[in-house]
This record gives sequence, C-alpha cells and structure tokens, in this order.
Amino acid sequence: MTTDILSRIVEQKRLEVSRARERLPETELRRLAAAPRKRRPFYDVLASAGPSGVNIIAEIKRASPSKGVIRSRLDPSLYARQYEDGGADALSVLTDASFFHGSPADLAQARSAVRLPVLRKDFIIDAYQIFESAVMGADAILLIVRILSPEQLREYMALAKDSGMDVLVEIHSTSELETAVEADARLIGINNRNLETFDTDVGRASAMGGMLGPPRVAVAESGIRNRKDIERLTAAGIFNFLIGESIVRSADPARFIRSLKGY
Ligand SMILES: O=C(O)c1ccccc1NCC(=O)[C@H](O)[C@H](O)COP(=O)(O)O
Repeated sequence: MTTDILSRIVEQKRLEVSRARERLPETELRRLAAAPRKRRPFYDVLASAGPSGVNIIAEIKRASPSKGVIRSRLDPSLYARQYEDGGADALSVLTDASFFHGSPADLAQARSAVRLPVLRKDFIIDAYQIFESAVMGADAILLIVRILSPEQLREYMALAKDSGMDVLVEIHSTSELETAVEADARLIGINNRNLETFDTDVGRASAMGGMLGPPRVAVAESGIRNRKDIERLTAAGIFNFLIGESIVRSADPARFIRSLKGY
C-alpha cells in the first residue's frame, strides 16, 4: 500500500484544488493574495547556525501515512508556544487534511501564538495552492521536486517569491538535487524517508549534505529522533533539522527541543 503513497496524495490534491477553484475562482484568490502582509524571514533564520550550532524547524504533525494518528488532540497554539520556549528556530505546520489531519487553521493558530517563521508543509502541485499559502499567512512553502516538472518548480518558486514567501525545495535523490540546483533553490530539504517503504535513514541526508555550499543551505528532514542523529548530521555539515514525530510524541516538547540543541 505504501508504494504509491505520493501518487495517491497528488491525486487527492488535484481533486481538492479543483473543488477549491469552484468555491473561490483563482482570479479572486490572486486578488486576496496580493494584499500586503508582513512575512517573517525563513531562509535568513536558517542560513546560519545560531549559538547552539543547530537550527530546529519543529513540526506540528497530528498524523501521517506511515504512522497513523500521532497526536489527535493537539492544540496548535500550545504546541507552537512550547516549541518556541524550547528554542525552536522555525515552525512547520502540515496543512493537509486527508493524510495528515492538518488544516490551514492549524497554521494560522500556531503562527499567531509565536514570533517564529512558519513553513506551510503540504503537497503543492498547482499555482492555486501558492496563492492559498500566501492568504493563509505562510512565511515559506514546501515544493517537492518529485511531484513537479522542472518548469513548475521554477514557476512556483517565482510565484512564492512574488508573494514574499521563502521556499524549501525537497529532494530524495542526487538527480533531484541537480534539478533543485538548476532551479537555483537556496534552501534544500533532504528527505530521509523512503516513500516506498516509509523507512527513514539519516545517512541519506548525511551523504548528500556535503554536496551543498553557500548560498545553498541544507535541511535534513524526517526520522531524526535524538541528539545522536543531530551530531551525526552536523559532522556531515548540516545544521538545519526539520523534525515532526519525535517532538510531537515527547512528553515535554520544549525540553526535548533543548536536548536536541545540546542544552
Ligand atoms: O510522515 C510521513 O509518513 C510521510 C509520508 C509520505 C509523505 C510525507 C510524509 N511526511 C511529511 C514530512 O515531510 C515529515 O512530516 C517531516 O519530514 C518530519 O518527519 P518526522 O520527523 O519523521 O516526523
């Protein structure tokens, strides 16, 4: 059942976008997206390591295709505040409802509770979703190389930039890394999760992290469980970490984030 998870997610997104277009035409959404909004810098925060030498993007994640429900009764404002108290440098919020039980409201609530920049984590396959992200108040969006053509990747990066949002470009392989570099992505997320088996292997990010240098900044994503994983990756030159499940499952997220940062 896992083999085709990304195709199933993409198929569902196509349906959702076409329904959303019926409710709110793209011309109207674009008009709303053009309204000036103050965005918080995402790339700038992650471009250099803070005093701990480690930046954590802490994720609000209720459920996932690989693990089912992780934490159903999750108050996004409360979690966001705990993440900020623990020293998280940015937030990631899953807004997909069908597979991750998230919502745009989760993003809005989390963002309004803290001063951290917020990444909208979703599966963007249509320009409509970029305007949606801008209206939602996202400071950055995720673009996944595997589900976009190189032309779409460039176009969506430009649209995000026009709306003042940063972009995290996600890759799973060296050939996708080439596509990201050709599109001139500055923030590149190396996903440790194998989407066929759902296994995670931090060795994937540690192998590819060394291939990136300034102004390109690497973010290790998925399967990071403890300080030991972080140390392994910092030794490979990576200092940004996007972490969901292990933070959400911990009894004390603030304390857990401190421990990830080595405090
Ligand atoms: O988390 C999943 O099961 C998953 C399955 C298919 C596509 C994407 C998936 N996750 C999205 C993410 O990118 C993660 O939430 C993020 O990297 C954090 O991962 P983790 O720390 O392992 O929760």
